[in-house]
Order: sequence, then C-alpha cells, then structure tokens
Amino acid sequence: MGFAVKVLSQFVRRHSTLEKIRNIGIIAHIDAGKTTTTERMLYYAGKTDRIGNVDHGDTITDFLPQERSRGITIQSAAISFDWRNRGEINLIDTPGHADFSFEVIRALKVLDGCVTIFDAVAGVEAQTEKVWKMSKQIPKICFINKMDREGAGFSRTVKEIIMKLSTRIALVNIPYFSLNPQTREQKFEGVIDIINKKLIKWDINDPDSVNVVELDPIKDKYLFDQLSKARESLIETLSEFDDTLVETFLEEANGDYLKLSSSVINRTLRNLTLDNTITPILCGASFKNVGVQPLLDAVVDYLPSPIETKLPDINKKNFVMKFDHSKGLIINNNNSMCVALAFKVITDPIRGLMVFVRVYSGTLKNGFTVYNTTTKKPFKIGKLVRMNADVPEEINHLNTGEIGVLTGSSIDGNVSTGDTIISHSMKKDGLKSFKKNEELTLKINPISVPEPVFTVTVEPKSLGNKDSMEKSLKRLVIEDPSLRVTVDEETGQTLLSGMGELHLEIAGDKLVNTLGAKVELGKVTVSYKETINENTSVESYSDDKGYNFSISLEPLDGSVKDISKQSNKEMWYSLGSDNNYLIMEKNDKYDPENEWLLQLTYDSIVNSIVSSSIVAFQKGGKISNFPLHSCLVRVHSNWQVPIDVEKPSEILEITRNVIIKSLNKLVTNQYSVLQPIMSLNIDVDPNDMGVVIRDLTSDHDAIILSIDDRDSVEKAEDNLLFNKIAEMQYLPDDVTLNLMKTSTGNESSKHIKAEVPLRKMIAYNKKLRSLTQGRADFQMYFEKMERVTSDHLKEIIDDL
Ligand SMILES: Nc1nc2c(ncn2[C@@H]2O[C@H](COP(=O)(O)OP(=O)(O)OP(=O)(O)O)[C@@H](O)[C@H]2O)c(=O)[nH]1
Repeated sequence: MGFAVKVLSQFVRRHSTLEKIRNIGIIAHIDAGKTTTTERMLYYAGKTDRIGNVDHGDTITDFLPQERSRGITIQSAAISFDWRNRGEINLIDTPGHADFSFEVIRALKVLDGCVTIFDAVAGVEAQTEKVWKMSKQIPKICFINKMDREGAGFSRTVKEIIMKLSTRIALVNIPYFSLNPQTREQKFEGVIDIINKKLIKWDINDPDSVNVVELDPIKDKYLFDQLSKARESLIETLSEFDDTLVETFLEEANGDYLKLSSSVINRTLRNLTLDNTITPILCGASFKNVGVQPLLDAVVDYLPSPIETKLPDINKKNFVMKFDHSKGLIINNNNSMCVALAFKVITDPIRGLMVFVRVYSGTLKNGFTVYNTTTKKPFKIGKLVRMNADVPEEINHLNTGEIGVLTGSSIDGNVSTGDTIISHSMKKDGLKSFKKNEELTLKINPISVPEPVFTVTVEPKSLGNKDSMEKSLKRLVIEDPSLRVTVDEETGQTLLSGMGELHLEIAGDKLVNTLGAKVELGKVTVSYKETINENTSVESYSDDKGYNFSISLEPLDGSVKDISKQSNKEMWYSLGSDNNYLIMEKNDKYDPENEWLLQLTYDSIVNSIVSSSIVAFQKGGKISNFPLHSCLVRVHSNWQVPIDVEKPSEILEITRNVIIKSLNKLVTNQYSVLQPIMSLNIDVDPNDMGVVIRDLTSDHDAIILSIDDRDSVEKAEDNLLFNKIAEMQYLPDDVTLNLMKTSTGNESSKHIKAEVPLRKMIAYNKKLRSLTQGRADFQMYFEKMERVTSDHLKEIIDDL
C-alpha cells in the first residue's frame, strides 16, 4: 500500500524525569480495539495529525504489509509520546491472536503497566483471560471499549472482570448516553467522571471536540444520582484498604462522599493500583473518538513509573537492588553499572538488524562497548534510536527505565532476544571495572518461549537455493523465537514449527515475500513428539584421562516445578524446550559454591551436557523418530572431569554417546508418541450450537467440558468472594443491552469449552465459518502433550 504516515516532530523529551515515564502495553483479545485505541492516543498526544483506521490498513502501529492487508496485529510495535507534559509514554501495542502470544510474553517482560481493552459486547474473552494471567504481576487499568455498539454492556463487562479475572475494581468513569426523545434511542456520547464529578461529552463527528461540564444536581437529577452512587461505592472500596483515606473522609469531608477531594481519591487509587490491589476501570468508544483522553490521564495517574515498578527477576540472589529517586534502579550498589535486556529483534530494510532493549539501570550510550552475559562476549553498539512504530529517531543515550533500540553492523550475531547486556554508564570502555565472575555473569531471567505445535516442511526450489533458504530461516527465528527450525534426521527435510496455522502462514509469507527465499512450503502437520515409558538402566563411562559419567534417563510425568523442589541434592536445568530437563546430582568432590578444583567452570560443564542432551533428544524416539519430550537426563553424583581440562568438547562427545546408548537400549514399545491436546473456546449463536457440538464430537474427537451463556457467568463462576464483591459494587443500568440481537431473538451467545486433539483441528477455522455462516468465533490454546493410544497411532503414522 503506497502511503506514508506523517509522524509529527513534537516536543522530544531530553530531560525527562523518571517519575514521568510510563512503559505500558496494550493487551486484549483479538479485535477488542487495541490498535484503534493506540491510534487515537497518538493523535490526541499530538504525535500524528490524522487518525489511521485498521479497516483501511493505514494505522501507525500495524505497519507490516501482512498486518495492513489482514487488519490484525502480528507483531508488537513500540511508540513513544508525551501526554500533555504530564507523562512520557512508551507504548507497546500487542497482538490479540493466540498464535502470536510470544509477542505479548516478551513485551510483558519489559513493561511496568498495562491497559487491558474489552469489547463491551463480547465482555471478557478467552485471550484476555490468558494475557491477564500472563501479566499477573503487572499493574493494569481496564478500558471497556466499543460502548457505541448495539448490545454494549458496561456493567455486565465490569461484573465479568470482577468474577472471571478475580480482581477488585474501581470505576473511574461510567458511560453517558443521550436519549433521543422521538426515537427513544440511546446514544453513547461521553462519560461521567466519578472522581472529578464531571460529564465529558464528545461530538462523534468531530474528533477534536470535547465538552466538559460540572454535574449539577438540579439540572440533571438522574446523572447526579448515578455520580453519587458510583462515588460512594468507589470511596467505600478504597476505604477497605486505606485507613488514612477513611480519616480524611471523616474529618475533612465530614463523611460526605461528594466532598472528598479528587486528589485524595487519586492518590489512594494510584497506590492501590501500583500494588495490584485494585484495577481502575474506564470506558469509551475509540473508533468514535470517545473516552480516549481520560484513558491517557489514567495511564499517567495510576500506572507505575520505572521507580515504582517490580524489581527485575535476576540470577544473582546476592545482588542488592534498590530504587533511587533520581538515578533509578541501582543494582549491586554499583552506580555506574548499566543493565539492559534485549526483548525483540527485527530486520529493517535500511538499518539492518535492530534490537529492542529495556534499560533497567544506568545509561546505555552510543558507541560504547557493552558485554552480553548470555554469549559472554563484548561488542560495540552503533547508533541508538527510539522507535515511532517503523520510524526511527536517533538518540545519544538511553536512560534507566527507558525502552529503545540498538542498531549498527556490530550488533548482528552478537545479541538475541532474552540476552542481558552490561555496560559502564560513563566510560566508553569501562567494562574492565566489572568483575568477571560477578557483574559480568548477571542475567535477567530468560523470557519463556511457548511450545510450537504445528509444523510445515520447507524445501529449497532448487539445490542452489539451499544456502539462502537456511540464512533466511535463521533470520526468521532470530526475529521470532517462537518459530523453530529442525531437520528430520531420517528424511533430511527442514521443518519449520510454530504456534498455529496462521503463525506458519505469516512466517511462510515473510520467508518468501520479505526475505526473498526461493522455497516451497509443504502442508501443515501437527508437531508430534515421543517420550520414554520407563527409566533406563544406568549407563556408565570412564577412561584413563579421568572422565567418569554415569547417566540414566527418566520419563517426566507431572509438573517440573513440583518435582524439582523435592530434593536439594540435585540441580535442575532446562534443556531449552519440549519439557526436557537435566539433573546434575551434587558431587561432594566438586562444589561450585565453595572451593572449585577444576580448570573448567561448573557452568561450562553443565552447558556442554545440556547441548549433548539436546542433540541426543533431537535424534528422536524409536517409533517414528519424533523428537523426545518430557524426558530427564540424570547425571549421577560420581561424575568426574580431569583437573587440567580447559575445553568442554570431550564432555560433550562423551555424554552425548552415553545418552544415545541408553536410548538405544530401550525397545520400540518402551516409547510412546505424544500429541498436542488443545483447549478450545467457541462463542456461537444459540441457533448454531447443536450443529457445532455434533460436528465437534463426531468429527473432531472433542470432549465437551462446558456450555454456558453470558448470563450464567455468575452461576458458572464458583468464586464466591468475587461473586459477592460484584453484587455489592454499584453498577449503572446497561441501557442498550436489550438491543443485542441474535438470529434467535434476544438470546445471548453460547460459550463452548472443549478439549480436542490438535490433529483433528487442521483448517477448523474454515469449517466453523461454513457451519455457522461466519457467526462463530473460536480460540485454541495448547493445553498439554498426551500419549496417543495404539489405535490412533496407526492413523497418525499412516497420515504422515
Ligand atoms: N463500533 C466500534 N468498533 C470499533 C471500536 N474500536 C475498534 N473498533 C473496530 O474493531 C475492529 C478491530 O479493531 P482493532 O483496533 O484492529 O482491534 P485490535 O484489538 O487491535 O485487533 P488485533 O490487534 O488484531 O488483536 C476494527 O474493525 C475497528 O474499526 C469502537 O469503539 N466501536
């Protein structure tokens, strides 16, 4: 699409104070209105001079060609803007489709607060529940969007937020509808600001019109009554958690809910939001430009600055971390240490590789030499930029708490998603001042990558295209680590795995059209795995040089978190993915915590055994060479490494052979094939429910877990406490709710929850659309890997 979006040069922050910075994400179910809301925020902040529209494919944050043509967000986009000199907002608009969940996961890792958006008709949807859980530790505000739609239910959605998301809430504003006396039509036109006691109205035909009026009890008794009840409910809720508020309420406001000052309410609400006790709720209709400015105020008023946020999760338990009012986070009492996390990598056609980082402490500067504690290598950073979606703005440094981008040829190959970067804040080559075994081993704990469940074969169009295919695939995975490239040991075929059919479709499109790879993609299949059914016997190796290893393998059933806590005699290490783990039993001879006798570090010994286990497990099981899943490698406590060995390559070879030998000793029926089981959520018109259920059980081997309708949320939720809280909360009448129409009249849609084997769900999107004439919506999430029964096994093998 040939158009350019103008990004206005506006007041660019240079001397921002830490308290003003807000690193926030916009999260929600697909189509809730995240990008539409972001677009309005940019417009009202003066960052753009026109409002883009997702349906016309001209928004600022959805800039990829695939995003613009499909009208959905695929990758999270970062943009920085100033809000009325009150807040410096770094905003990340995230995708809502479940296939792109990793984009949300990595954004959440670096964000301090979130705005969760709800479609007022659909309420709390499946992916919103998911991202809400993912962002459990992060303070959030809710925005109930699409209040202009027929069937919008503000109060119904608030109730669902309380009960389904188990949170205490505070209504910052409630919807205002104007009544047409002739048609009796209710039109959403504004909000009643509960804290400032005002009515704010917008003219939906003019995005720049805002009309703010004090509410007068004489002139509008009905609205004033709503305001009074909502304010009473708000203050009662806040009083439960804050005794000072109660004192001020009684002494200064004489127990009058309308007299308690807005600054006192805001201060309390801010504190309670920051510690995740309460979630403020606002409403609007972004598409009609209603309610966005109060949302921006709320971002500044209630969400944390980088000095009020949670501490990063690091691997050095002995390092002290504390916030300083002007310097930000200080780690290990070292004022000059800059610590940053790389959370996203993209390739720009002009600038090449770009690495998004969040600076946690200190300052990152142009041209400085930095150290990657993951690769254990130093490198020099080129230019630093701040991104305005796809438009970069060059900057000289990134301060504590900020989000920006590293560019320059020297970063290529030196930094990937999840790496921690250390730099000296003042001295260009100041790395020498950090201790090799102390600061330079600090890591911000890794970003977890979800399990890919679908696979597609990728073949070069001709032999001559093989090298460029491999290069392009490598690039694809660097940008999106939730894609995985493997080679089938038996057939030699290259396999690309991802989170869903759409994920692979988009990846294939990018591979061919953006990266220019000359490849053919095969048909999408399910990623099967194999596991072992019983423990192997202990396999031992020893030699004259002094190596000694006894290794056994065990199937892993149940949650690793529970099992790994059981013993302190062993150390657990993840083998990257597929729920495989390494256990190093404690060897009394060598203790990494005390005197260490070997030339090789403990870390390098473990790293080589991790690598050898991964290679051995990739060779696959005996049934169909599917990679191994849910297996433990146990290195018994008598392990021994010669004192003077400097390189770990022999360890790698020895342990790999021992593991492969153990696996080979098992016979075929001591292996099982595992298949992905998905949890399925379908919202369907009641009229279509019968046909959808019949199809699910007969054609898709589904187990139906529940069928609910929206009105039964209260009954379906067995969370008594939150049911009670929702009942006590003042909620205005949902005046347009009765306008909701389905093909069967006013009956609300049904929600089906089921469990299905993924192999039965290929191309289900198309099928559901044809069964329901497009009136149903579904989301599917990976639930677990499950052993395949023998009759299904034949079906699977025949299908390959
Ligand atoms: N009626 C109405 N439609 C809206 C409103 N906000 C957004 N929409 C429409 O809802 C659809 C989805 O909007 P998006 O902004 O793309 O939603 P999203 O949450 O960013 O979607 P993904 O990023 O793909 O998950 C578009 O057709 C919008 O025009 C609103 O306030 N009222």
